[in-house]
Amino acid sequence: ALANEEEARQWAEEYNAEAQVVWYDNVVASWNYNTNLTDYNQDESLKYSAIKAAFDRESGLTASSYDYENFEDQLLARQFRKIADIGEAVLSEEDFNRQSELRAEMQRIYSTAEACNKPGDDDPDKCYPLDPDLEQIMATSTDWDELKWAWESWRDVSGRLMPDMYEEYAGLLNKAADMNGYDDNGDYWRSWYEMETFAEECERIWQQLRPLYEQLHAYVLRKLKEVHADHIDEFPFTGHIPAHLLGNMWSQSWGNIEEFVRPAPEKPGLDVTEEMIRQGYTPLKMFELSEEFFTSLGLIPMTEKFWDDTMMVKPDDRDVVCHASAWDFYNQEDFRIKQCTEVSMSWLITTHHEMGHVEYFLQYKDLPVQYRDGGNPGFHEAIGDVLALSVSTPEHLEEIGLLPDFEDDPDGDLNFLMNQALAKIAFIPFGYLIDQWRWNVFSGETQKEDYNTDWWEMRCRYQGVAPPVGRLATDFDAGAKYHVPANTPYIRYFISHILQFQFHKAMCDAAGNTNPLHRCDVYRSEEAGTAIGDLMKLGSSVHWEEALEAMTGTTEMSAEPLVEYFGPLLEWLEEQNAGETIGWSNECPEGTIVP
Ligand SMILES: O=C(CCC(O)(O)[C@H](Cc1ccccc1)NC(=O)c1ccccc1)N[C@@H](Cc1ccccc1)C(=O)O
Ligand SMILES: [Zn+2]
Repeated sequence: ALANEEEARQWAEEYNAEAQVVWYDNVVASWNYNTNLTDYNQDESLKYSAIKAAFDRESGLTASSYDYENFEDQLLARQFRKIADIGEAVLSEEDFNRQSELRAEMQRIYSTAEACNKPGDDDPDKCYPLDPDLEQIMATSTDWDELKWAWESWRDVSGRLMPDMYEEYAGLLNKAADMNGYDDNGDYWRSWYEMETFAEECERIWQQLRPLYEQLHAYVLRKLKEVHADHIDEFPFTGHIPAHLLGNMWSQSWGNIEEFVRPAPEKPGLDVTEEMIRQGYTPLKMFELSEEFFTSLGLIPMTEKFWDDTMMVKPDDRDVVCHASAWDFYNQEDFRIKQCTEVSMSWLITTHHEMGHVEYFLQYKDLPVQYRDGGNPGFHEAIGDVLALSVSTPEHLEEIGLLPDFEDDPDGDLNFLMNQALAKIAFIPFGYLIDQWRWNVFSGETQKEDYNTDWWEMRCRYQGVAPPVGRLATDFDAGAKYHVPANTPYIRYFISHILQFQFHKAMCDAAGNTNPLHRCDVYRSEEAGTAIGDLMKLGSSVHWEEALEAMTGTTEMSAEPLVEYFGPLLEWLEEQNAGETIGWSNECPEGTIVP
């Protein structure tokens, strides 16, 4: 085995040099399409992704020709295992191009869809895109019918057009997974977490956090019935919250209804959007503020090219994919973010989220290309959010001048915790259900005729929300969420919402924090920076449990730090909910799916 191990090591070096070039060309073509959705750019993007697939397929075959499982050098074996894991590139050129084309088409539908015929508009042909118009309505309107129009129209112009394409697309993903030796594409996606019991782990964590979510849901439902008293008879008696009332197009984070559920309503809230606008914040200022937090921990600043090439705002002269993303060009110097930034607190948080991806790119940029990835996908999603936990504290917002009149008393503390819970606790069931549904599609448990019925069954059961208007079995409401047409897995965000509190606790301990966990701000702590930086430097070169243990002392994902963080709020919610009904029926209310 030794002889060809040396040969293998040589080949891996050549592979790595070549991969950087082939992958770079592919990312450039993909960037050009995402930032200018033209037919030409779509063709170019498909061309270069086919070239990359041919290279990956060829490399995968060569890697598999070595008996790498029996290598002495386990690191080299891991490298070969990753080179051999080529995903859709295993498909024939025809099948590969077909799945690329389907995905690009669904992405274009999603990214260019507009809702028209808004009630009250004198011009019925006036149309509104998701970013920023429909999202803005969902975030700020309290008009039941306006919210219902935005919620329903978005699904009609996006997901409704996709079910046939998605069925064909999922079939090709499964074909590739099968050719690579997996049961189905869900099995392939779960394999990235390198643990036999991953699905069971997720269920265990969900069951542990469900009581916290139920308490928040009960309180928010009661408050929404007050706000929308004029539509009280449209609240289903099954205990579900009408999905269009939660301040977000997908009911996935509830921060925009903070003012209606604030524990001490007479005290200031923690959403600093107005103050940001009053102080003339710009998207560039938001990016610079975020970078300064990273460098205050001793982490790596953004590169020159990053500032030149990042797309910070929605262009007004072309169609783009607005959904935020961070881009590694795999040439060790070109890193970008693409987002349609608006000036708001939630966009300040998103900017930290995206910059967390870029910091990870910078920390692992000198590793072999197949190690330039998160320890597991949840790691990559957690980095920016961890730093944002510090930035969101009253201490920090005061320090950067965005919270002039905060009174640090028990009321202020609860108002802060509620604001955090509306982002973090509200998200948990949503983060869990998306891939529960997709894993069922890939396994065949959910067939096309049941796509929408099963989607709502899960939305009702896990999230306790119901549609404000009947949905057709032939609708495809899953397609109205970016990650489904974009084929971006989602359980990573559920995992991130657990890990980010474990990382936060470890960084706070490293920084010598003595505050309660939810009031810890690691700003300017080099020790905290070293803790998270060392984790990122590993990329995906070691099993994530090893990286987690090095930083936190445990190999286990644990909801403990999250529960500790929200402890005081849970107590308060239980008091507020004493004697009230908690929870909702597992089945959807009558009329959820209409013929
Ligand atoms: O989708 C995102 C942020 C976009 C992203 O940064 O996760 C982006 C998604 C994406 C876009 C295009 C192709 C692939 C993935 N992910 C990245 O840019 C990314 C991820 C890993 C490595 C490199 C880049 N957040 C999710 C979930 C979320 C996250 C955090 C807080 C709230 C909600 C959402 O909005 O529903
Ligand atoms: Zn992300």
